[in-house]
Amino acid sequence: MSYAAAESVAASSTWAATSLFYMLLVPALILWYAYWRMSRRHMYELAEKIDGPPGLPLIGNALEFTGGSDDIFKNLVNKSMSYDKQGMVKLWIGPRLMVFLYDPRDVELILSSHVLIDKADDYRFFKPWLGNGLLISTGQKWRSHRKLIAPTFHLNVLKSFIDLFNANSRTVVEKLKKESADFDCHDYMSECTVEILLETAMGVSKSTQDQSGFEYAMAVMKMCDILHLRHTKIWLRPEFLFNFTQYAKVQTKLLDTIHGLTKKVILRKKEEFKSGKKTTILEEYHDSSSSSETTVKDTSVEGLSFGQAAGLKDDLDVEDNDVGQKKRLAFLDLLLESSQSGVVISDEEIKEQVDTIMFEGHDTTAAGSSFFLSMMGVHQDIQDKVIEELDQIFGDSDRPATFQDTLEMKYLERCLMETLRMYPPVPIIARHIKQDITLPSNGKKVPAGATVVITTYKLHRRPDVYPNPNKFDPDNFLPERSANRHYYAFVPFSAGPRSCVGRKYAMLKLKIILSTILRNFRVQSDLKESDFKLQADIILKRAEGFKVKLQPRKNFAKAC
Ligand code: HEM
Repeated sequence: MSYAAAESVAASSTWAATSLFYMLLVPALILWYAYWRMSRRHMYELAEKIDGPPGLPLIGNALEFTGGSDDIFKNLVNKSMSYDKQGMVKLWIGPRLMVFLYDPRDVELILSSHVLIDKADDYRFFKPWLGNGLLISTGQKWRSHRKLIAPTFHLNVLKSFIDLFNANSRTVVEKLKKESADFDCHDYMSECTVEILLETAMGVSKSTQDQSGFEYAMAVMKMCDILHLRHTKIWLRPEFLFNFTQYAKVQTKLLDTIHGLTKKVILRKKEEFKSGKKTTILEEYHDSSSSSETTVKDTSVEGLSFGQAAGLKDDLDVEDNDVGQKKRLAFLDLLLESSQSGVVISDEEIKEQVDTIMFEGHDTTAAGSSFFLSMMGVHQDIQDKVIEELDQIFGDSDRPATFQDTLEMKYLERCLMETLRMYPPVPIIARHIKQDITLPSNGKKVPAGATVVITTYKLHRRPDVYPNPNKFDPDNFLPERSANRHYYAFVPFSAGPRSCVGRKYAMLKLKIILSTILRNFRVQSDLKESDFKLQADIILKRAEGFKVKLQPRKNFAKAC
């Protein structure tokens, strides 16, 4: 056979093999798809009974997530309105079924469960950052770490942080004095909350003079932008596609900054431990107790217990007597001490938990405080009342706030609750459901394999629970109004076994920062609430920035 003939035989046999491959591949794919659809038949049957906007073949409702994050937010809120009567709506994102719930009875079923504790697939994007920290982990690992960490945010520990809350609030007031025109208060709140976390939960004193606290806060903000894109843009979800994008490179750089700070914090703390310099909160608490009012035992304020309905209890509500001596350590002190025994928590796990607390503890409170200041700017009459209350508590003294003072800030607390109702910093909570669940509100079944999304933003604006729900009305949290409300109709900190571990820490810290600011400044705003562009980020924010103006209050020349 000639060379040309041999070549032609080889070419035709390659062609035949390729054709055979495709001839087999196509039916194989069809068979696989048919099998895959069959295996999900139960899910499709149950999903069929849940209402939702029509979607397109294969991609479902993915197009609802196009545009900027404020457009997406507005679009989803508007579209969901047609389903408000049912208190639930379904969306398909490609093959993924998402069921959004906002009836308090259904929210209770999910949040109070000790079984439905698995986080949704979307949280995996946090993994390179937070590893398997408390926010993401599940099962036995989550249970044992939660048990270890929750007592470090007990009220007794928190009271010992009050001096640091005050000192950092005064620092931010000093910094704010340079702002004479419109500015974005979120940057200040962000930096301040990072500094406070470092000094309190991490127990590292003024470590951020080198600007790493500010850089950290900015890196977190940019990381959240990337994570948000991955949640909403279907093509950025698979790792192999994401890794080809520019975002992956930016993420690596941001994580260097973020992990750089957490590693530095742990290293410093370890060095202190080695040199024998370890101060337990228990000692500090007793040292300072003579000058502060430690007799206050009742932790509920005006029918509410630090950010949730008074009738709800979680592992942060244990009595003082139940917290043993060892457990009265600050967060990082306790983790490092536990790791000395080598049994409870490894070095890698400590890093994951530090990253988790630094993220959860800072961006949420920065958003909450920025929304509060925005509300004060918009509602001058309400701000008048807050200032009046503060003047009654402090007179013209510039003394720091005490724990007792925070209990007396009843109107300020109502304003804070109302802010968290209308602008919950964590607007959704997503869980992966491994078993069918029947919803108490309407008897419908959500199939196993679905993602259930507690839509706090919509839950908090239900007209049957909050009359005139889009009006900022702090009196919504008067005891008589809260008394008959469903416990799960107000869950800015989630609730149940996976509630926010920093709930009491956040409320105490926010009261001190915000009261200190309002003792020094009056807040103004050129925008009305209807001008706000809300952004459906991981954390709820104003897309245009938290623009406010400050006017120094005449009576207070010195920062409180
Ligand atoms: C206004 C401030 C805050 C709000 C609105 C808030 C809200 C929430 C919400 C809604 C969750 C549940 C998230 C989910 O299941 O997806 C959560 C969890 C969590 N939060 Fe907060 N949070 C705040 C402040 C803090 C602070 C100050 C800390 C720590 C110092 C903290 C630490 C955590 C942790 C570790 C979790 C995970 C708990 C678990 O799964 O066991 N948070 N938070």
